[in-house]
Amino acid sequence: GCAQRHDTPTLYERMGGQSTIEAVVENLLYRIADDDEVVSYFANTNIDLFATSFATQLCDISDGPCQYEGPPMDRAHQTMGITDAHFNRVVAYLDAAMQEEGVPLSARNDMLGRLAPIYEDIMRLQ
Ligand code: HEM
Repeated sequence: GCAQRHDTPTLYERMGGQSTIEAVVENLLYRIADDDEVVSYFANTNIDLFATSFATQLCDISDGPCQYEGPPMDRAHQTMGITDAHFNRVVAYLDAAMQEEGVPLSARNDMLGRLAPIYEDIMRLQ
């Protein structure tokens, strides 16, 4: 037989799949917890639900087997007063978390590229 798979791997696969995504989200949460300014945005947030929702979204946008069904990003972040500086810090923490969890450089950059359009959504209703 010729059952070999020739498809290009998805970004989800290149990142290391669900276990890596979950490790990345947990790693990110520790970084956020260590940043007094960023963590203050999460004062009234159920962190378990946030972690699950965030991981589902990373899985979805990396073409993994998940569908993010939470609120759209502009609604989820509206009127929080998120600044450019804080946005950039969260993205930097996410990149550092991916790096520490062994996500290769090219996959990290692809993921950050897919998140870039979300910036517009998150900032729209600030
Ligand atoms: C790439 C950037 C970001 C992505 C992909 C993202 C994604 C998400 C997702 C998926 C949720 C969960 C929505 C839900 O299920 O209700 C969420 C909630 C939240 N995000 Fe973000 N986020 C980003 C940036 C930020 C930044 C920069 C901040 C603050 C500095 C922030 C603060 C929050 C807070 C506080 C919540 C919880 C809201 C609540 O308690 O209901 N996010 N985000």
